[in-house]
Amino acid sequence: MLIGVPKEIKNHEYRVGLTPASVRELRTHGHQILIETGAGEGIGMDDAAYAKAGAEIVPDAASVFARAEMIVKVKEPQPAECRQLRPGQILFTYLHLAPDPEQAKLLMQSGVIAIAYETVTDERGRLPLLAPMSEVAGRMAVQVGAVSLQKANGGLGVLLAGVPGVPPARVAVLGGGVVGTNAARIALGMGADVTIIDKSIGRLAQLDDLYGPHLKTLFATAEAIEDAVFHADLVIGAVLVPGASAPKLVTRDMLGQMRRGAVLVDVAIDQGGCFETSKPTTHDDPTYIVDGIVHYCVANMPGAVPRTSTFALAQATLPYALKLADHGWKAALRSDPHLRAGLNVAEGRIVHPAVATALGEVVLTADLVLAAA
Ligand SMILES: NC(=O)C1=CN([C@@H]2O[C@H](COP(=O)(O)OP(=O)(O)OC[C@H]3O[C@@H](n4cnc5c(N)ncnc54)[C@H](O)[C@@H]3O)[C@@H](O)[C@H]2O)C=CC1
Ligand SMILES: CC(=O)C(=O)O
Ligand SMILES: [Mg+2]
Repeated sequence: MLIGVPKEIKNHEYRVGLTPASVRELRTHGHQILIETGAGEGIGMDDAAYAKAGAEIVPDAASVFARAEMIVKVKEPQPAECRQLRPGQILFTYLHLAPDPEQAKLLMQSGVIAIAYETVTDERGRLPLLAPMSEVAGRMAVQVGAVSLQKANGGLGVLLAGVPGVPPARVAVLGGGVVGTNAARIALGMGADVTIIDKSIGRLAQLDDLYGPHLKTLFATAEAIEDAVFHADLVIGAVLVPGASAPKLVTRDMLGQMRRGAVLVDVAIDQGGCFETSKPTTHDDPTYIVDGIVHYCVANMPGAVPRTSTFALAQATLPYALKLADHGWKAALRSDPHLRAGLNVAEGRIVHPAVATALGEVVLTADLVLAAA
């Protein structure tokens, strides 16, 4: 198969869809790879490294989109990219369609077969292609939260760790999945007073086993959330219902009962955000203040640490990219229900049930798509 990788164009997005090592593996399987010139610059991989691995370097994104049978990316296609997609072409990348009807419309119009990293599942119900970036974003959430808490950045002016005689900051983490667990781990490591909240008792029990008495766990009732948020210096939003818009757990009214200068880091912003007052921001201008509360809502947090993130993402996506390239999308999705769960758009329709519900579209099931294909 002819596989193409354009350079990412989202604000401060330096990750790239394939590493030279992935290119080499795909070449070993007999596939051809097109890389847009400079696509790997942000991770310190120049054109020569890709060429050495067996890729053909092409001068622009248009050449990639025009020629490739499968496009492998990192972030959701921007409008200019969507317009270059064509019927039957495979798009393998993050999409986060639930809060993004404009992108959904363009993908449906294009006729592309869009497989979203974030809804591919595994046999234990986890999200193996979201997990590596959730690990990064969860760990980063604490460091960006710590910086946002500094007075000059609009924050309360507290140090997460405190010092002898002065208590540490209180951190509330909403959602105890991959982002939440990684955030809690780093916040605990920095000496903060950490509470994690989830609606799954089983997940809270695992977290209790992992971190023992250092971590406070709370079952997610409205009362527990209010209590934790009102007393927190830093709140990290990390809930997810796969494919769906994030539930709004912190309303604008609740901000009035928080401490002025407290910080909200909404990692769930790529699914619309779990704070009512969240709106997507960029690495250029990551924070804004509502009712005295600092909001950090960057939708591509791992893009800031592209060397770590690209290698972590590429090692997770490679087996699936190989499967799609080796067998074609129809056979690959027929034989693997977990990869099939990644199918979001096909035949001009939304295929994932939770995504369709969020967008108010009528779902066309993956089984129907494959039966007709
Ligand atoms: N902004 C960014 O750059 C990035 C954002 N993300 C996003 O972070 C979010 C979290 O991802 P993961 O941790 O991987 O998901 P996950 O599926 O591992 O964890 C989500 C957790 O939320 C819990 N949950 C769901 N609804 C809840 C509710 N109403 N109350 C309490 N808990 C609830 C679930 O039980 C689960 O434990 C996703 O939206 C993901 O796309 C991930 C990576 C980067
Ligand atoms: C998951 C996601 O949105 C990201 O890594 O940018
Ligand atoms: Mg987005």
